[in-house]
Amino acid sequence: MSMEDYDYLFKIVLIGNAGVGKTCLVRRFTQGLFPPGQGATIGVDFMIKTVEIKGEKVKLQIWDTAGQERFRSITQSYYRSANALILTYDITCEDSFRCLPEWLREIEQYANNQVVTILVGNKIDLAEKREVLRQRAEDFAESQSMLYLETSAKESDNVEKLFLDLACELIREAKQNKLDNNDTAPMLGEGKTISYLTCCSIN
Ligand SMILES: Nc1nc2c(ncn2[C@@H]2O[C@H](COP(=O)(O)OP(=O)(O)OP(=O)(O)O)[C@@H](O)[C@H]2O)c(=O)[nH]1
Repeated sequence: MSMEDYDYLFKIVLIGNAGVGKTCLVRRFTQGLFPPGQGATIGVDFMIKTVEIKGEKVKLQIWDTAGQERFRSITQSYYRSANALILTYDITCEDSFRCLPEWLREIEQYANNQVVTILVGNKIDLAEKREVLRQRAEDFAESQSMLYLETSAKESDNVEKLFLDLACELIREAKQNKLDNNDTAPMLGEGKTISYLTCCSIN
């Protein structure tokens, strides 16, 4: 793989119930748009955006999965190689919050154990329709060792921050893993143990 045009490559996968705003978050970040009449995602969609963080080029491969149950077997196959998961719910929809434990079981089952997961409460522009209190979501995220952020794809609140914070966290972990791997490599008597998270930065 050519490393000429970026320093890091990370794969980010968005998951969560249908209609919570996954596609809108991705479009807002990659294209700066809030498209009207966004149809339900069929299977999986894919977008790329390269950002610069502290002078380093970070290429983000963003996979937007369908929330509908009938696509579950397709979307599950995208978890394994994800560096980060954005688990999204809709703050105006209690049901989308109540389904989170189910999504966490999916993550447990299909994602790799180094994956960084961030919980996102979307649609904060609809404050008057809020059904899930921020504190409750924060407590839940903390209990599951997840980061937490509230966003509005519509108003562009925290969308940039969501992806950039994730990229920073992934860089931090990649650097840490690289250090760890360098430490352990001589003891193994073979080449570096390259975890998925660091592979793109070591090559
Ligand atoms: N008010 C408001 N509406 C939003 C926001 N984000 C998404 N929506 C609306 O919510 C609906 C669903 O958005 P999508 O982005 O298609 O949701 P999704 O999670 O990708 O849905 P699936 O593809 O079926 O999994 C659309 O009508 C959007 O216009 C937001 O931040 N604020």
